[in-house]
Amino acid sequence: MAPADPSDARPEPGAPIPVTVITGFLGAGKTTLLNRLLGDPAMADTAVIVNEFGEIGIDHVLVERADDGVVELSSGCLCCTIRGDLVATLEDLLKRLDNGRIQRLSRVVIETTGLADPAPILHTVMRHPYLVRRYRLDGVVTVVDAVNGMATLDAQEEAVKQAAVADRIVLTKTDLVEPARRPALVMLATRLRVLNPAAAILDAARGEATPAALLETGLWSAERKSADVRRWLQEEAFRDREAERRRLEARLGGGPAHGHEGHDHDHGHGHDHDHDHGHDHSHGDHDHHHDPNRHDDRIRAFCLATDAAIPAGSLDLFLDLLRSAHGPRLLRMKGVVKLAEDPERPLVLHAVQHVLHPPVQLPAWPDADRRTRLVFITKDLDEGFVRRMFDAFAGHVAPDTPDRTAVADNPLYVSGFSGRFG
Ligand SMILES: Nc1nc2c(ncn2[C@@H]2O[C@H](COP(=O)(O)OP(=O)(O)OP(=O)(O)O)[C@@H](O)[C@H]2O)c(=O)[nH]1
Repeated sequence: MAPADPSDARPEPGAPIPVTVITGFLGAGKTTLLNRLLGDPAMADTAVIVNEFGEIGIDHVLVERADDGVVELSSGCLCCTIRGDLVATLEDLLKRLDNGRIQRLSRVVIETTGLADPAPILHTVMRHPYLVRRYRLDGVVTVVDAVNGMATLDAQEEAVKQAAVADRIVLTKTDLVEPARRPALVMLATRLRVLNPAAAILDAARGEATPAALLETGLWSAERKSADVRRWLQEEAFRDREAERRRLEARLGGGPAHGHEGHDHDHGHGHDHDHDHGHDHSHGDHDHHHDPNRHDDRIRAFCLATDAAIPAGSLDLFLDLLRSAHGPRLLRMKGVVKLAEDPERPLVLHAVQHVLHPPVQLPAWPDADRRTRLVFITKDLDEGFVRRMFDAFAGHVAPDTPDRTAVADNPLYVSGFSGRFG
């Protein structure tokens, strides 16, 4: 039977609003999929919540949405630091619906960061006493990159969890898999099936990842998930109970109650993804700690920004060196670049491990910020190193750093990226 068109399935007034979570490892293609879905008329009246790391949000620029239906939650990760913000955002949407500031809300789509452990996010939606009356978790869509997917599953526990909780798995970038590598693709699909026998695997390149196939399928059921997933979700329930118990104890004992709905404040520790630069990222009195157990502490997220326009040749060398010499440690890089040759038309860059996707030139700057902004997520790759290399290529050479010739003379340097910029 053909899947129902989601536009036919608008919730009745008062019926719980379906929530779909789109997850998948860094650079797997979540935003690309989301943009494709949002281009479909069936996706009218959809609120989109985008979460990303970094001091400077980039994803709101990259999600193509004409109206103001995109809420960006940055400077933290939904799964460990800003769950309270997710709760507040979902509550705010309801308020706007109830007081008529938005006419209709047919569904909510949440795009997680690539490092998100989906369990706490699902738990936030499924177990919140008020939200659960107005929203229902419709399904989890996990995006898996056909090129990097196998290596990512080997190296990153988050990616395994993301695949295991999925209701639908969308394989992206199958178009980049050469015929000789097809057996590896079959192995990847087999591994995904073992991890999650119940989830259908859809091929984005074949046009299978449609709104009808992915949204409002009513698929979510914790009971149907594998034993591992149920355990993860129960851990979350336990974690919240513990946090609540401690908050209560602190309050009853007269101590300071650090409560903010939905936050785990019992993680007193110093691990950070992106907060390495002496900036204070706490918001008001919410102390946004990160949980060292949730993400690998060899992973760093940081952002480089500059007002200077960068010559295409320098950018080319910088990216080439970074990708060729440090590809496996470059989990993700994305951003917008002001080119010296064409400063009015910024270049959008995406790199995922060793794969540098073809840059796309925008017809104009998407927002008032006209700086080059590059967000990096690295593993075992030091921010200072990348920053020095970037500065050398961008022309801000510090007295004791190698100039761009010296960096390009690096024996690890491999040429081959030139000429991509239009
Ligand atoms: N060839 C090809 N490229 C793709 C496909 N899906 C995504 N990409 C490219 O992969 C890069 C990363 O895609 P995004 O959609 O930004 O990935 P993401 O998962 O949202 O990334 P993060 O939010 O940073 O984790 C972009 O350059 C996309 O154009 C696909 O099916 N085929």
